[in-house]
Amino acid sequence: MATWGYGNDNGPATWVKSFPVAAGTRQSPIDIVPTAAKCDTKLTENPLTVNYSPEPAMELCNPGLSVKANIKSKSVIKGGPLEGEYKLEQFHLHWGSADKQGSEHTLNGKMFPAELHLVHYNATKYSSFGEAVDKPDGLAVFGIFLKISDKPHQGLKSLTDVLSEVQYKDKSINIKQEYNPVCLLPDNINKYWTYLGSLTTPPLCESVTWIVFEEPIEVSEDQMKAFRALCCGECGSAPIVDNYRPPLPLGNRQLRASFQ
Ligand SMILES: NS(=O)(=O)c1ccc(NC(=S)OCCc2ccsc2)cc1
Ligand SMILES: [Zn+2]
Repeated sequence: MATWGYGNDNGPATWVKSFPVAAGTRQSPIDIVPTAAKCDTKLTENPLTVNYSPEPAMELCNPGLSVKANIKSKSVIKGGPLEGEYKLEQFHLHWGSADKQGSEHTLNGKMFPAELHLVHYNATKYSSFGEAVDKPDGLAVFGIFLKISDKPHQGLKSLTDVLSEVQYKDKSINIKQEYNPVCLLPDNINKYWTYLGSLTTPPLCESVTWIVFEEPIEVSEDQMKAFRALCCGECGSAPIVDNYRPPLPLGNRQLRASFQ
């Protein structure tokens, strides 16, 4: 069984063979066209609330197609488009081989150099991520665009400074200093777009309420280089780059905005 990836032989255009839902009606990512979004005051009446906690020894791993931090502490979100409380399970990123590409969601057709995903599951209705992953209201994922600036992102620096220790597939380390993922959020989390979508990698479950923030976070070119130095396999294997799925049609879905 050929495993899926982002190459010519196993990339996004081939996924439908093993995962037919790839041709579904609520797939992600999408191109975000702000003028096509409907401003919904219900989103502001019930503001999105983030209650993240410090993670004592956060596990950072290289599963081979991204870099992922697994969360054990009770970090939860609610409000906005969400009913009930969603618990942070993990976060990871998607990035390009160059700054002109890398994000999964696009903004008026524009790609950002990278996109950060904070993955939460509906802890009000389901007892674990695995139970929630294939339910229509199972997951909520924050999508945060990364843009290049001359200063490194301090919150990401604790991670990019140690990426060399998880350079190869299946390597993992624990971040010594306690880490609160709240440092990864943009300053203004009240301006976002939201729509019903899916996981952007197999199994592509149509279980995600997407919340994509308008404000990007700023990272340095050196931090991007650190991501691009991660390897898909063992020593000598190809670098992890361009691990993004291109946008899918919005179709009959409504894209809502929390702001005018
Ligand atoms: N890029 S994404 O945020 O949409 C995203 C998030 C999670 C996952 N998949 C995860 S964490 O589950 C994989 C393990 C699994 C698969 C079926 S049940 C559990 C894939 C994509
Ligand atoms: Zn992702």
